[in-house]
Amino acid sequence: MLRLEKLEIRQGDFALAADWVLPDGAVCAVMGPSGGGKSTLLAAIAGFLAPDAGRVSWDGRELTALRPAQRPISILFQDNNLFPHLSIERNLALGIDPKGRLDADRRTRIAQVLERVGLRGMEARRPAALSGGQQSRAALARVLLMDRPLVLLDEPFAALGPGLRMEMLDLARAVLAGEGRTLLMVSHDPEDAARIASDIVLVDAGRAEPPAPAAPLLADPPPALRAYLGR
Ligand SMILES: Nc1ncnc2c1ncn2[C@@H]1O[C@H](COP(=O)(O)OP(=O)(O)OP(=O)(O)O)[C@@H](O)[C@H]1O
Repeated sequence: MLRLEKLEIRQGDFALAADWVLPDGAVCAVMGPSGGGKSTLLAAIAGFLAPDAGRVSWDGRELTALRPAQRPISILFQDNNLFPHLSIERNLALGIDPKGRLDADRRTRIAQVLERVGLRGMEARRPAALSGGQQSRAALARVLLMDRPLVLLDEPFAALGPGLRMEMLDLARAVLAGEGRTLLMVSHDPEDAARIASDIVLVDAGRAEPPAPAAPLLADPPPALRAYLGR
């Protein structure tokens, strides 16, 4: 369970506060106006940004002072972070081992994960030899291999076009949430949230609101969300 306790983050004259709990296994969309603080919230949870006050914890263990790599968290960004000079197999090995070392057992695990994301047999390719959608699948495969319980998604599929984006969202939910991981996903598109989110965190006016069930919130949005949705 992710707990944000009286969290306060300031950047210049921008300030964001959050005080809530996200239950295990939730698929939670983070929504709100541009500049509202969605990426800032994720950066504080991931440990890229130190909060000015409050605490971040996971299953009762405080994370606030831990470096990003020490947290039980993996992150999927839009630019995938695949190393262009390394094969897909090496890129994925970095999800298992910081030096990307390979042995027979790791090769087998990588092949199995590639199969699950629809990239069977693509171990030897460089990222440039994959389509944009396939690169997203490879990045998703690396997150699977990292095996961390909380996955943060900062619009990883935004550049893909609507059909492919929906396909990737479905795949991400199936392979990540399907294994009991908790997902926190920045989303600009209510369709994305309606498709896969169980909950929504609304980030607006300096506050990240507690997660609320997605379906009723999207059916009858409060004013801040209504403006954001263009209704
Ligand atoms: N390094 C910084 N110094 C000062 N202010 C910053 C810094 N980084 C971001 N901000 C401000 O913090 C606020 C929140 O930015 P953030 O990127 O989290 O918003 P967002 O909701 O993710 O926006 P978008 O939907 O446009 O991506 C913005 O007003 C931004 O200008």
